[in-house]
Amino acid sequence: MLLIMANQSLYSDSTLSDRTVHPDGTMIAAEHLSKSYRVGSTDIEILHDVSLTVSESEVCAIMGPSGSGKSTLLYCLAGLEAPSSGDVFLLGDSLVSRSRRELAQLRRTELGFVFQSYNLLPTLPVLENVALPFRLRGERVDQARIEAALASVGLAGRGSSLPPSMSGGEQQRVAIARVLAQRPRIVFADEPTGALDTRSGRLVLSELHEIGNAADRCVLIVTHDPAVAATCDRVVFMRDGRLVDQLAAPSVEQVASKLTSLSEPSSSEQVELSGAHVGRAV
Ligand SMILES: Nc1ncnc2c1ncn2[C@@H]1O[C@H](COP(=O)(O)OP(=O)(O)OP(=O)(O)O)[C@@H](O)[C@H]1O
Repeated sequence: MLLIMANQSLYSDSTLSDRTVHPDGTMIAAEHLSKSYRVGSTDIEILHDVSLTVSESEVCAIMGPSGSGKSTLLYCLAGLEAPSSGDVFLLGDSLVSRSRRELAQLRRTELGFVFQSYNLLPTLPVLENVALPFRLRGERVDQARIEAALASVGLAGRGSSLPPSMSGGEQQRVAIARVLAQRPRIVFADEPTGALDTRSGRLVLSELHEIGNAADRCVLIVTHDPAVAATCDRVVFMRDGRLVDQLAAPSVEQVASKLTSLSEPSSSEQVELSGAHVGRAV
């Protein structure tokens, strides 16, 4: 209970005066996104004409069979990979028309990333790792916020530890605390609970929901875990680089059943479903 209260104070004082959400509440909009990689002399298209919107206060999960393009989509939406065609709008602004410098600025100020590689600096103690985004932005380091963020992921008192002395799950929680302390408007998370035990996973998910369901914010999570997806407001499903379906606030059983059907060989019904969704925002 104490941990949850610490978390609530993290977000209660956010200023909304500088809101730049699109007037209809859209935080992320992908429009006809395609992504190819060059392998040898051949371009292989991984994402095909993906259109997707994520709204303010929404926690949305992306699911699909292995290799269906979930991480590639997440990276394109986050501005970490350039799409081959189409565009991504974050907070109403086109990513394609931004310079590298403007993209870096957007990432530093508005976006948070929870990726499988924790991106912690091994020689810096936990407190300094969590403080890094403040320093990169040239802002005063807010120790209280950092300590509250560490407490909210069950790492109170671990501020002086060095990452290599921590377990994979603990390092993942440090990375998540760093995001929580920043209060980004949009969080992109790739398997955020992948390396965590059940209790830590619950804590982290609760924190991600706390951010994502707040006004002026949203969270997008790639996960293989139906139990994680079932905590989300919406789950979109990918197959072979396309968005093929979505479920609003599904149960674990509904998610698992949809995943099973996506792993089966194509049926005419699936092709129709895919066709119905491709090219329009879901
Ligand atoms: N840099 C790259 N160059 C070439 N192919 C790539 C590259 N990155 C990803 N791919 C290919 O794109 C496809 C989709 O990969 P991606 O990691 O997006 O899938 P995923 O759904 O996230 O998979 P998983 O669930 O296994 O993590 C895969 O076939 C992968 O091999």
